[in-house]
Amino acid sequence: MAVYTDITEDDLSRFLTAYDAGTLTSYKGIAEGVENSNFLLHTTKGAFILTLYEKRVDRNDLPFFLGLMHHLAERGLSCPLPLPRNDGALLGELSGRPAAMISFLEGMWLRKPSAQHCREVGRALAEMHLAGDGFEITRENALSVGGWRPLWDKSADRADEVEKGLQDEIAGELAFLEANWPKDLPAGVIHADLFPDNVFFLGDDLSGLIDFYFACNDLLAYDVAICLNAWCFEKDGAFNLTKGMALLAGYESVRPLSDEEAAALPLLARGSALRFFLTRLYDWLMTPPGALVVKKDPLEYLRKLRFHRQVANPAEYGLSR
Ligand SMILES: Nc1ncnc2c1ncn2[C@@H]1O[C@H](COP(=O)(O)OP(=O)(O)OP(=O)(O)O)[C@@H](O)[C@H]1O
Ligand SMILES: N[C@@H](CCO)C(=O)O
Repeated sequence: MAVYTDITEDDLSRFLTAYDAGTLTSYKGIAEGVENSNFLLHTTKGAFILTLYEKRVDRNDLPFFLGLMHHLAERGLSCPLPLPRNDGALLGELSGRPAAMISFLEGMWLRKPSAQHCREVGRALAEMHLAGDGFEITRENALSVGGWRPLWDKSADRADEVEKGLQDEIAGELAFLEANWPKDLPAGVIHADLFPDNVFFLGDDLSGLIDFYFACNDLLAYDVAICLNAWCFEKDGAFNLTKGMALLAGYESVRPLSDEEAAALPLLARGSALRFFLTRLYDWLMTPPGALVVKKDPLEYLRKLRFHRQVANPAEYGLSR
């Protein structure tokens, strides 16, 4: 579920008077997503997404997220556009929460993406990386190598509840990645969470990217590694080389990876698998029983991590060099 904060029709209608968004004809909560409360609104001027930012989103980051969507959309990337209020601000307040009106993006996310879809995603990711250039606000990645140990420290004691031996295995992995993490690769604005549920398609055509709430400044190739993890494994845990090849070819059709970036892919993929393993493990252990949020399986990312550990070179992901 993702309606943590309830709104009343009266409050909503009053909130809308600050925008040139027409008058409300209907609204409903959106069940998908886990971080924020989202509503689909219909007004006399069309459809909009209303997002109320919940506790895990730092209010100080909102100008980065909303400004970035604006910056990317202005440069032709298909992503939601925050609607400015009549006073020019992108952010308002509703039911005690920071709130934004976002343009509605047509399309659906794919439960079973094909290699062709992976190619489209790779291309769109590279386009986003180029379009992010020149965005003047910066945001550090709290979930890159420096953020993993503090997160791990919160779960380490209980990790063996999930799988025996995990505490030692992850401690070793973390130490390895901290010692070997690359520093000098090209950096810029990355999406950092471009999973299938954040990419919309209309038929086979990619219609847009959503959910920029993990976006930050980091290594561009780290974003590619996140996508390899999120798009190119099958349900049985096997890496699909055809999908990897397609995703990387799509990416390189817009922004070729340097030799250094290519060589770092196995390491970046390990780090990215560890990042999603750690956030999932934390949620797995800390979410109280009976909470309405669907917990994601940390072991899916442990298996991916183990796969990347035995990858010797980027050709094993389908990169032709
Ligand atoms: N601009 C948009 N246009 C159309 N639908 C949208 C838009 N933004 C969000 N949605 C809908 O709301 C759902 C949740 O959005 P989003 O993924 O941003 O939420 P979230 O709470 O940040 O979730 P999470 O971080 O778990 O992915 C999406 O799956 C989609 O159905
Ligand atoms: N994409 C993340 C969830 C946070 O958006 C995951 O699958 O763990």
